[in-house]
Amino acid sequence: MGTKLSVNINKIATIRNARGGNTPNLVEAAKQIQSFGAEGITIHPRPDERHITKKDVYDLKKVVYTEYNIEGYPNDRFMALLKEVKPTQATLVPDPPGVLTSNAGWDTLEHFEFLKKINQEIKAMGIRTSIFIETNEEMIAASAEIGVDRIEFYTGPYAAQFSNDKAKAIAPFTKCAELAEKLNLGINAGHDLSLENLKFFKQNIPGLLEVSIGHALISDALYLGLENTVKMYKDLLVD
Ligand SMILES: CC(=O)[C@@H](O)[C@H](O)COP(=O)(O)O
Ligand SMILES: NCC(=O)COP(=O)(O)O
Repeated sequence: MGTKLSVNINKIATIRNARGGNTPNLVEAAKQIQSFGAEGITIHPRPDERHITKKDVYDLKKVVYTEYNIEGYPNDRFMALLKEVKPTQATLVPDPPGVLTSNAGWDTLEHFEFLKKINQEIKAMGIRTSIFIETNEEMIAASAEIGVDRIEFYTGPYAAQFSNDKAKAIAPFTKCAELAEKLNLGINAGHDLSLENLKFFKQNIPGLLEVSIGHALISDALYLGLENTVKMYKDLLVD
């Protein structure tokens, strides 16, 4: 089974916003990234609009013909966006206000009732749901009871440990992936995945359906070119 590459384009919007104009053009970039073979586009419209703006969410809807994945904390603004835009997938992320980046997964036990209600609302919109979580068996079991379609493993800890001890870095993910599959949860993964650590992750998580990659991929594209970079990441995902 192939793993889909969803390119997170937050960083392209970050560069654009630095000058307040429309360079680089986010919509054109999304079109190109898809034409180079990416099977999805991911965005994370943060409340402070530091990168993806509300307008971007609608503009991208018109051109994303692959899987459109919108990540975010499910507040009223996020839910209203989902209702109008109807992406392929909504990924629920527990970011507190002002966080630099997403650096933790949900505590699905503590927020169980809230997540269950939100999940029902999003599924009623006809949108696939995914939840950003840590590699923790209790959190996975609770995610299954919440009723999400997929989990997204927060891979920051894997990436941080990869260069020191990759076997140790991957072990909890492999174990948790087995449990997720038993519970019929689809498996996505993301955060700090890169050309260096992606292949090993893929090789050790057989049921991996999708990775969303932004920071490293867009940085690599500065040196290697966007087309080449998308293809290099895709090559690491073949079975
Ligand atoms: C939810 C998640 O996995 C993050 O990786 C996130 O989308 C990155 O956000 P920033 O681009 O704002 O760091
Ligand atoms: N869900 C993870 C994501 O979209 C991208 O994370 P990163 O590659 O920017 O760290």
